Amino acid sequence: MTDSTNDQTPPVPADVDADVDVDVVTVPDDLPDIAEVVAPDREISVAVGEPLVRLDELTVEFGGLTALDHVTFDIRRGEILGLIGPNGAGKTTCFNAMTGVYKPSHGTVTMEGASLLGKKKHAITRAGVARTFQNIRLFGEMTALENVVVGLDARHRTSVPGAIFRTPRHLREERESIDRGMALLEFVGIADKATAPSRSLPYGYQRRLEIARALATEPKLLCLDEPAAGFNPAEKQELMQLIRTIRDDGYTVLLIEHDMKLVMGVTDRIVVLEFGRKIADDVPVKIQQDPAVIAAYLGVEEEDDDGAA
Ligand SMILES: Nc1ncnc2c1ncn2[C@@H]1O[C@H](COP(=O)(O)OP(=O)(O)OP(=O)(O)O)[C@@H](O)[C@H]1O
Repeated sequence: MTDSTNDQTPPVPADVDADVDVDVVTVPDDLPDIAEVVAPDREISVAVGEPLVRLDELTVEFGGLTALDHVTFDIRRGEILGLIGPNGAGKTTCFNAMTGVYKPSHGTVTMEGASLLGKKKHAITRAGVARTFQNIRLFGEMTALENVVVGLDARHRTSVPGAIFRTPRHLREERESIDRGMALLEFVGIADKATAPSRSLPYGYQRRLEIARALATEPKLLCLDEPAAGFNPAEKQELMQLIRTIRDDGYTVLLIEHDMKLVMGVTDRIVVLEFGRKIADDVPVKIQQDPAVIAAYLGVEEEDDDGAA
């Protein structure tokens, strides 16, 4: 498989299982119902509000710099949790420590009681954590549909001989992957661009495509790292609606985002970091009134969408 890239992207997205056969992916005209195919194997838990992921005293150090300093919080099942803080507060470091990119020097991360620390990135994906990145990472020459199909779970692969001889089982699994890929594109609102190379897609579509690819792994927790970066106000509104729809469909969402209107409008709860430490953990309306948060972050005059202070 060729790992084509565009200028914005590294060669191979770290979370993608690159062994899936995606040679010729065409769009079928008899699509099944979305709900049947988006996540056929995902268990949708109704136990909303219980901790899904727990960070306990999580600490990450870079040489002499403590980027994350004994941070403790829960991500509860079924919520949209915002993770905010000024530049350099440790938000992305927190994502990276949770998803196996950085090794914490202290503390634990558990998901449904099992530790995520020390697991390889693919094992963390299999455990049910998916993420998007601040800088979009897609296979630029591949179509939108192909980008989602490569994100699909490994259990839909047949053996190498099966793929070579295109056995009935292989063809069935390939068809299932395409159906699921199309359903996911439809879910995020870009099915009309399924056959377009991802590098040719408008920026907002590429961001949605990243979300579709993350959802293809059937995560329990979806981590979005600044998904609204570069969006205009109308696109931000649409993104808020998409994030709510994802939550309402049974996923738990962790959201890093600088846009305060979006964060306050879409999250159920917010954790605030400053200099690597947690300074607040509450519902949006309380966060907005929290003196420590105002001093650290919200007190800084925000720029309007047109760039004026
Ligand atoms: N790989 C690294 N090596 C050294 N220092 C790092 C590394 N990654 C992050 N840092 C430092 O750790 C601190 C936290 O950075 P991080 O990117 O997590 O902050 P952030 O809250 O996500 O910021 P932003 O909102 O600007 O993305 C910063 O001081 C940053 O310079």
